[in-house]
Amino acid sequence: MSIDRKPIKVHEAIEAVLKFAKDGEVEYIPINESDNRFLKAAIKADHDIPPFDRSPLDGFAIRAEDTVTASQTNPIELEVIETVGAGGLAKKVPEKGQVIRIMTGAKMPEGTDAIVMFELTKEIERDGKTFIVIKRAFKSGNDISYRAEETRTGDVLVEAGRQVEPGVKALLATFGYSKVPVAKKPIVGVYATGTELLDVHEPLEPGKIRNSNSYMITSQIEKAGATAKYYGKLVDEFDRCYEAVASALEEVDVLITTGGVSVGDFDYLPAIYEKLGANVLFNKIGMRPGSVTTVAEYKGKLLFGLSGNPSACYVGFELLTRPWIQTYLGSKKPHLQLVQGILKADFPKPNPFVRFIRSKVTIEAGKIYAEPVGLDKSGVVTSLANSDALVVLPGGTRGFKKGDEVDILLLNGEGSTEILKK
Ligand SMILES: Nc1nc2c(c(=O)[nH]1)N[C@H]1C(S)=C(S)[C@@H](COP(=O)(O)OP(=O)(O)OC[C@H]3O[C@@H](n4cnc5c(N)ncnc54)[C@H](O)[C@@H]3O)O[C@H]1N2
Ligand code: MOO
Ligand SMILES: [Mg+2]
Repeated sequence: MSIDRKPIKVHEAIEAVLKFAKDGEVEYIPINESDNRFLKAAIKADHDIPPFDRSPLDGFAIRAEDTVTASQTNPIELEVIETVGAGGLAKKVPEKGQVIRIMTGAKMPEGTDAIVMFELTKEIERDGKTFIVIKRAFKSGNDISYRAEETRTGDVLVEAGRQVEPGVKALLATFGYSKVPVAKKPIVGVYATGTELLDVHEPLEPGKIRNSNSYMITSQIEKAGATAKYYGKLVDEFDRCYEAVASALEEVDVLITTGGVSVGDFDYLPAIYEKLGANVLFNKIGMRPGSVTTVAEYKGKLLFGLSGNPSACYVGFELLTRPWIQTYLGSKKPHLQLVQGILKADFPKPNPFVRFIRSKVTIEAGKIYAEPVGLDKSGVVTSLANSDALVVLPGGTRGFKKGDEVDILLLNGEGSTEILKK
């Protein structure tokens, strides 16, 4: 096996991966299970909102023409003939001088054309009847919330590809989506390779470490919207690893392995791809961490050979696997959001490759700042817990100084349509 690998640019790697993008199928799920899922169809209004003219206040539905002569010096009295609450319908039709007591959200009673809130009236009782006193005139239409003033039948309110969040869910309920059309989640298999790996419950032993990648990656998979299928860890033995990879591939949409992808004696992934007859899209990317990230394709399915080094593994997933998953789900914004901000610390290390520095973002006086966290090595695991962004430092530069303006990829929140062009 050749250890000379030709690095490609980050965006070339992302584009190569997305050549194998798939569009997931639709499934219908109960609305209560739809949080964070991706809509497979637009939400279109099948009725007006509001669906009828209604009162936006607690007060009285009146005939505006009855109040024409009302003033401070000439108060008028109107008889209250019925009370209607939200969900109810008035049974009577007011005649001249009559009003209906009405609550917020109730349908405008027939024969009325204005609302007067309680606070602008005084109630009096006379001869066993209730009247309101009004001291000013009201125009027809006063304080009515009209049918369709918010949304008309046929309006597209949310595009396909959007993720269900509380506001979207409110619309799903408004339009009667008891079942929601969402993208089926792709199944992403995970194998962690490495003879040195211990399970989470095992005590440390000399020369060994606990397997953190598979927990981190399954969590990243779920966060990206897919279903993680964790197959366990593999010792570095070629035959065992080959069989495991070949058989897992049958059951998943995508297979991630962590570790064993570099040029070491026990890094078997390159040989596994070869034996499988998989098409290796690339085996080196001009970036740090994650330069060894390898992606291969076998019968239309992608194998992501992520680095064993935790930070490299994390970054490889976010830049390459996440967009594939989000594209499958129909997201129009599958890439990490890129913003510009100010570097909060010197970063003197020059590097031929573009560097993704684990960082913490803050907003101060309306400006975005990014502060690198922890040791900047690809084997580092601790900095990941405190990062919410990756500062992007282009390759071939002399290093960066505190106060420099830099590109920052955000790890949380809405994504972007744009591929990072580095
Ligand atoms: N001669 C060269 N050596 C290396 C190169 C190179 O270009 N030439 N690249 C280095 C870079 S860069 C990286 S990144 C690593 C990648 O190594 P592998 O992907 O082959 O991963 P492993 O060798 O299996 O492990 C690397 C490192 O990560 C630890 N590890 C592995 N799995 C896990 C896990 N599940 N949880 C936590 N930590 C894990 C492992 O113990 C090693 O320390 O190669 C460099 N070498
Ligand atoms: O692939 Mo390695 O993480 O570049 O450091
Ligand atoms: Mg290795």
